[in-house]
Amino acid sequence: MGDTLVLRGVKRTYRGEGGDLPVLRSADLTVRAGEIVALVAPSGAGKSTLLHVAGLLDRADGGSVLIEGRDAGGLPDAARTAVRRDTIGFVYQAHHLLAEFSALENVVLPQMIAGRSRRAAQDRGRALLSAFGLGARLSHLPGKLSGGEQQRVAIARALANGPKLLLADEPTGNLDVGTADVVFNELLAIVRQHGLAALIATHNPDLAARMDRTVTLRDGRLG
Ligand SMILES: Nc1ncnc2c1ncn2[C@@H]1O[C@H](COP(=O)(O)OP(=O)(O)OP(=O)(O)O)[C@@H](O)[C@H]1O
Repeated sequence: MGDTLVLRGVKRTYRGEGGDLPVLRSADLTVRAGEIVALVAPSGAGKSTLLHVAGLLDRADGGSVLIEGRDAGGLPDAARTAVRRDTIGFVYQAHHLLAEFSALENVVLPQMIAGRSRRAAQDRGRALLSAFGLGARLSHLPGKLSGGEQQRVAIARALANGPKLLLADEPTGNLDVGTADVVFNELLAIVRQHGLAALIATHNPDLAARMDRTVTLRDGRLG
């Protein structure tokens, strides 16, 4: 199996009036297909920055980001968007669901944007949501769902377009401990079932220990 995500010497500096803040100095990482990697770092060390650069949401100032062997980091914006849409799923700490759309529609819409027919998108959306035990909640608006259910919908949405790489930023950080535990196990199970590569940021050592290995971000480098 190949390398799904490779970061080589990635640099990212925020430039401001108070001076420059070099957050990523030279970040190197390989996540292979089927591998789940925990990303651990002190608060403010740059986990979100790293995930945004790896997920092609932000541009590095130096180094390269390879997705499935292709140097995607340096592509023009439209091509980066296409790689992101077709290859990468993102889960945030907050669910960021569209409040006026049902659980099912939240999972259907990204698929239709990617060109899938409504019927095919609905079939896949139903299957994904059912896999998370939400088969009876398809037409609920996000506001009518519990926090754990909302985050399950957000995970289903991240998987909607069949990504090869899942990036998650404290995906259960907003949930109470018991719910976080259950939702996190469901997330790991579905990632493993689909053989995805995953990079998941967490502050929680118990959650990190359930993944295949841990990388630590310190002083702008991964170790
Ligand atoms: N757009 C920005 N402009 C300037 N500075 C930023 C910007 N985004 C983040 N930073 C700074 O860069 C550093 C890293 O931020 P980042 O959000 O990546 O950290 P983090 O490890 O995800 O933190 P946390 O665990 O607290 O969420 C912080 O000092 C932050 O204040």
